[in-house]
This record gives sequence, C-alpha cells and structure tokens, in this order.
Amino acid sequence: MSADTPRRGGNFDATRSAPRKKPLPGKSAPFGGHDSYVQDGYSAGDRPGLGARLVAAKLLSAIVDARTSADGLLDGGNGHPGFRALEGRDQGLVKAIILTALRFRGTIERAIDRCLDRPLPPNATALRHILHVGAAQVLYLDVPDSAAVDLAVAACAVDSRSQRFGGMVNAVLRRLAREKESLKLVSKPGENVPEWLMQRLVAAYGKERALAIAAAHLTPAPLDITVKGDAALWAEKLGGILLPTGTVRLGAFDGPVTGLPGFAEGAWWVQDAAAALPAKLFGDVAGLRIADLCAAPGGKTAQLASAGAKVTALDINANRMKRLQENLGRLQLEVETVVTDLARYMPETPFDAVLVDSPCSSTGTIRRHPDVAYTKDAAEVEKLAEVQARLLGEAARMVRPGGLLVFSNCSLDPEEGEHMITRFLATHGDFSVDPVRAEELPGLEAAIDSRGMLRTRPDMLPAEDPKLAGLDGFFAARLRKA
Ligand SMILES: C[S@@+](CC[C@H](N)C(=O)[O-])C[C@H]1O[C@@H](n2cnc3c(N)ncnc32)[C@H](O)[C@@H]1O
Repeated sequence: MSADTPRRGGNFDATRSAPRKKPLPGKSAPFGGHDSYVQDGYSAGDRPGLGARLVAAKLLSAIVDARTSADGLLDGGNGHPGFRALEGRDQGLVKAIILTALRFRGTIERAIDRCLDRPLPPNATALRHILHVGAAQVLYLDVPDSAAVDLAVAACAVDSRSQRFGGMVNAVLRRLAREKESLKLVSKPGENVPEWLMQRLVAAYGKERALAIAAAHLTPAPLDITVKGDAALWAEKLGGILLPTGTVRLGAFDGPVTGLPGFAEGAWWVQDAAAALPAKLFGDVAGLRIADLCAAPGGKTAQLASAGAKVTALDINANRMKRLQENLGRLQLEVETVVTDLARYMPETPFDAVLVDSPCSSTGTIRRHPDVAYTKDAAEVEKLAEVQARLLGEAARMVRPGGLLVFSNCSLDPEEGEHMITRFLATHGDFSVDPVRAEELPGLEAAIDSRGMLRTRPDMLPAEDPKLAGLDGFFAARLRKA
C-alpha cells in the first residue's frame, strides 16, 4: 500500500467505486450533467456529457502519466476540481470510465491499435486518453456508441493538441463499435497487467498462477463486511453468503453502503475477507492489551476491540485517525488512540500482542483499485519494503516476552511479505514464526505456506458466480517473542 495507504482492503469505505456494469445511473438521460468544467477556454456546459468525458481523459492522464492515485482524484469532497464540479451522476460515470479503462487497459490498447491505419504520434498522450475514454464506453459500458463516439470527437475539438485528430477518432471509435463482436475482444491472458508487475508476479508465483491473478483482476471485488455480532443473521438479512472465515459477502455492489440495513446502527463494517484474517491470528484476545500500530482507518482495530481486547490504536496520520475515531464511534467500540510515528512511541509497559498492518504497494487490491498497477513500480516496492523493515523492527521492542507480533499488508510481492520476515528473523533472534494452523483458516488452508505464514491471492476462493469469487492479496506472519 502506498505510504498513506488509503485503500487497504476496502476497509470502512462508505462509498465504493467499482466499475458500473450495466445499466449506468440515470439511464433515461444518459449523457446529462451540465457542468462548468472549462478546458482551453471552452465551457463543456454547452454540451451535456462532454464535461464528464473531458474530466475522465484528464484524470486518466493524471493516473497513468503523473502516477496520481485514483482515490484522491475521485473524491467528491477533496478530489480533482473538475471531478468535484460534476453532478453526482456524471461523477459516477467518470468513475466507471476510469476504472474500466484501467482494468482493461491492455485490451483497449490492442483494440485501438487494430482500428488505426497508422500508429498514433508518440507524444499524442492527450489524444490517446480521449481514445481510451471513448473505447472503454464503447466496449464495456452501457453508453450508446453514438454518444461515446460523438463526445470523444467533441473532446478533441476542446483540446488544442488533439483538434486535428477529430476525424481519426471518429473513424477509429466507429470501427470499434461496428466490429467489437468480430474483433473478439476477449482479453488475452496477462495483457492487462503492466510489464513491471507481470514480471514480479511471474517471479513470485510462476507463470500459470500469475496469469490466474491477472484474470482475477478483471472482475471487481465483491462487497465484504465484517459483522460485530451474529454474522449468519446479517448474511441472511442482507442477502449475502457467509464465508467459512466468518466474513459476509454481498457480491457486486455499486453504491454507498451507508443506506444498507445495519450500517447506521454500527452492526458491521466494510472489510475484504482477506483483510479480516491478520487480526484473527491473535486467537482469543479477550482481556489482552494489544497495540495496533498502523491502525487507521481502523478495520483491524474494530475486530480486536469487538473481540474484547484493550486496544491502543496508533497511526501517524491525524486525518486517517479521525476517520478511525468516526468509524469506531459508529460501531460503539472504545479504544485508546495515539497519533504519532510508531518509531517515536514508548509504551510504559510492553503489550501482550502487537499488530503492524504496514503501508505497502497494495498490489493485492488491484481488483478494487486498478490504478495501483499504473501508479506503482518495482522501485516503489523496494522503497516500501525498507519502510516496512524499519516499522517491524520498532514494533518488536513493544512486545512483551512470550507475546505475539503479527505483520501484515495487502501486497502480493514477497519483498513486502515472505522476504521481509526472513530479513527480520535474521536480526531478531528472540522471535520465531508461530505457524498458522489449518484449523484456524477454514476453507483457506491453501493460503498457509510451508513456513506457516499466510498468503492470499485474488485467484483464491473461486465461485461459480465470478462476482462472488476472490480475495484481496494479503500477507501475514505471526511471530512469537521468546
Ligand atoms: C495499511 S494502512 C492500515 C490499515 C488499517 N490497519 C486497517 O485495517 O484499517 C497503514 C497505515 O499505516 C500508517 N503509517 C504509516 N507509517 C506509519 C508510522 N511510521 N507510524 C505509524 N503509522 C504509520 C498510515 O498512516 C496508514 O494509516
């Protein structure tokens, strides 16, 4: 997960932004949304739906070219000004376009290339984004082809660098629309994973498994919730299924969860089934003093507190800690909170157990955050691994003799997982792996590796309905202090 890790495991997200499958919001007036987004002196308010397409192309550029996280840009409160200026329904459309364009980026690129008479000029990045925005709608979204094409042409007219390519964009997208069936645009295995990531996945898991992970990335993650009380009861009430690990899975869900039964009264919180596993590794925590040292927004803190632990929740980020407090307040759970760098924290007495759910590259969350594949790279993985090594080393001093230390994160990369633990043990002879036992993870025994550590992948937990399948990629190791 990135250094500020806002995306981790879908914890506590009140609004979710999975790509909309059909139908789009407000289908009766699909391109509505007069807005005041202005580009190159042209007000898109004159043309319904154009503002949304311009913003989508601009944000795609911010993500792919400037490697800005989509979460920050697509935030209705603090996001990109162009996005904030749009009506709610157009914001939904922009999210759908962006997430779809990223999820199927390789396939879309191939489709566009096949419809071009000659390659695009290499520096025509704005034009490429306009084409990708148009193609995402034509190929995957419930937008009439004619509207997607016309608005892409109109977007060219607005962008001074793309003005002279309007005819070409019209021809390419119309051909795509005409031939989408015969082009057989089935994604080729692995083509939607950028090269840096594919190389690392193949190195870590072998080609076959890397391709299975790539295939799993093409389906948005289901909505998973962790229930405070009777999970079976809430599975029934919400029409979900109860996974063997105790998570309730609601399948594809594409709207604010705040309106669902039980949210307001604090009966449950959003948390991917894999993200719920690290806190379970502590076993029965009733009465134990536990430090959650990378706590915000608080999914794992809530698990520990609702299981009866006395939790100290610590995080370096005051804003994220505010969210933790709001979340815990809604759930009516009490914990001690501390805002500081964990490296500066000196508890009066060591804890029975410590959790370090570290910042990481978050490559395990690509099903819900397809931008990660384009905003991160191998150098960032290495950099984050160094941060994690430091955090883990600091956390070790806060564990009492005989106590437990769980290290976790939502990266698929062994540098941030298995190798991190090997490194840690080489310099901390007083710790050893306390192997996870099969009976602790019913239905997920395959996620326990030969050293007794936990490794989940998006291709795990298959289901007949792909919308009910999969897990975030997560790593967790349980260590015991001598
Ligand atoms: C992956 S998120 C934690 C998610 C959280 N455990 C949950 O389940 O909701 C990682 C957190 O580590 C925090 N963090 C990063 N560096 C830190 C440091 N040096 N000290 C304390 N917290 C830190 C980030 O602010 C971020 O909130």
